[in-house]
Parts: sequence; C-alpha cells; structure tokens
Amino acid sequence: MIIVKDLIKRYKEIVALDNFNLRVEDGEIYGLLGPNGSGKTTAISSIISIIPYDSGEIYLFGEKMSPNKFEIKKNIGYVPQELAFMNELTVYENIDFFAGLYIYDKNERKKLVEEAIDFCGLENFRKFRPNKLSGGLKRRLNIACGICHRPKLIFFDEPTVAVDPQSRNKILEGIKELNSNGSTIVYTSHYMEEVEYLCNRLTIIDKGRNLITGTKKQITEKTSLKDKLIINEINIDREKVDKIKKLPYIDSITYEDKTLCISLGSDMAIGTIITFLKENNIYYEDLNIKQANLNDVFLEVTGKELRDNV
Ligand SMILES: Nc1ncnc2c1ncn2[C@@H]1O[C@H](COP(=O)(O)OP(=O)(O)OP(=O)(O)O)[C@@H](O)[C@H]1O
Repeated sequence: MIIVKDLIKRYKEIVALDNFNLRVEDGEIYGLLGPNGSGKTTAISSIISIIPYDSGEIYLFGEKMSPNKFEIKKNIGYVPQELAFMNELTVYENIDFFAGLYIYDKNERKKLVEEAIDFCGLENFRKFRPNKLSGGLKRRLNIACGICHRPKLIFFDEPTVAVDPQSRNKILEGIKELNSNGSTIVYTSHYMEEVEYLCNRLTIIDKGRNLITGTKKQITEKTSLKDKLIINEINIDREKVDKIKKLPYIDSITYEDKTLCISLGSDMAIGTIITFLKENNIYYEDLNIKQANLNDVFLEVTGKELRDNV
C-alpha cells in the first residue's frame, strides 16, 4: 500500500527526514511514532504530496506518487493534527465541501456526507458552526472532513489530542471500524496505549530516521527490556535473595518493602523460582508478570531527555 524509500526532506538547514523508510501493507493499522519534532508530520505530508521533498521514492497503491496524481489522491484521506475546516461554514457544509473535492455527483455526495455525519456522531450538530462545538466534536468534524469520500488509505495525525475519554473512545472505535471496512490506516499519536490498542505494526522514528520497526512483540524483543516477575508481600532474607539471583535466566533482582522484583532473562526462570520458594517454605501473597509496554520501549529507544525545548 505504501512504500517509502530513503526519503530526505530539509527545511533549510534542518534535516527533518534523513533517509526515512516505510512499508505499509494493505489492511494494516500502522503506527508512526516519535518524539516531538521527529518528523512524523513531515513524513505524512511528503507521502501525500502536500509538500515537496529533496530525494527518495514514494509509491502508493503500487504507483509512483506525485502532486498531480489525482486518481491516487482520491483514494487518500488525511486527518491533520491542526483542525482544518472553515469556521464560516456549518458542520454539514464543511463536510460537503471536502467531499466535493473528489465526489462530483450531488446525490452520491449527499449520501456520503450523511454517512460521515452518522459515523462521527455529529447528527445533532449539522447546522452548527465549528466555533460552537466542544473540543471533542471539533476533532470529530476534522475526521469527518478527512474520511467523507471513503478513502482506501487514511492518515491520522494525532487525532485525539485534547479530547475527553468519551470522545477518544468514539474516535478509536471509529478508526477500528474504518479498518474493518477495508481502509488501511497510518496513525500517529503520543498516547502509547492508543497505539498499543490500535496498531498491528509500528515504526519509531527520531530526527527523521527510523529507529525500530515491527510488531510490538518484535520491537520489544529487539530492545534490552525484560519481563519482570513481581512477588508481593514476601518475607525472605538477603541470603535467599542472593540464591535466587544465581538461578538460571535471572537478569537482576531487587527486594524492597516486602516486594521482590525479578528481571527475567527467559520465561523458563519462573518455574525454577516458584520451586525454590516452595522448597524453602517462603510464603508470599501474590505473584505476577509485568511485560514491557510500548511506553517502556519508546523511552528505551528514543531516550528520556525532554524534547519540547528543541
Ligand atoms: N515548515 C517548516 N519550516 C521549518 N522547519 C520545520 C517546518 N515544519 C517542520 N519543521 C521542523 O522539522 C522537524 C520535524 O517536524 P515535524 O513537525 O515533522 O515533527 P513531528 O514528529 O510531526 O512533531 P510533533 O510530534 O511535535 O507534531 C522539526 O525540527 C520541525 O521544527
């Protein structure tokens, strides 16, 4: 669906994309992640030919993409980070305007606008002007404008910024539904739990370069992050803690406030630990495994320093 090869984009002396690569298959929900200023919006804007780039190759639907490829653009939806509708028009008129960029048949357009209104839960607001809408409804209008022409490939650039949990859920469920109805999705967000929930594969970028790509499981395995075994309310002496540390496949161990936290080199260590505790009559309240989440992976890969001040 999308092939991007060695894309370079400069804004004067800033290199926003530095040999950026991307491959998205038909039917995926693909996550594009990176800290502030890492190049996500620039990547999307280059891919859909909103801005020019310096070098590299972009193929969409198997065809080389360029600004005048109307037939390709017709099949693309873009929901930008910045709200992109007109305050002079009503909700209905805005959606109708965007649908009209690609759909010229009046009756067909009417049907599609109604579908988009219904899909985004804007039925009661069709005559409202955008400045009368709440933040969540504005975001939903932004989405309706981007998807009303029923595109096969949709780019969502941080669509849930500053919306309440109810609107966020509605948006996430809507994205899943669009995908089930056949659209391929590229999704950027700073909310890792959203990406974890939605995306089957993802790439993390920084300074315009790909850092890591794959499913969540694949990228976690590529990092040095380990699963942790957490044992609560356990009474154990230092000598026994040291003995556990020497068992096979134990990476590291801490014991604080009656909680034992063991970093596992392999899941095989779990059985050995439980047997050791049983044989030594060591009692505990509960035991659970904490897997590295996408937030841990993101921080491990991109580093922990603040980015907003660059
Ligand atoms: N129009 C522009 N002119 C000059 N520099 C730009 C322009 N747009 C983006 N940049 C710079 O290019 C780099 C990449 O920016 P971009 O907006 O693509 O990142 P991003 O990952 O989308 O960031 P965010 O998560 O904050 O939206 C940044 O250093 C940014 O300051």
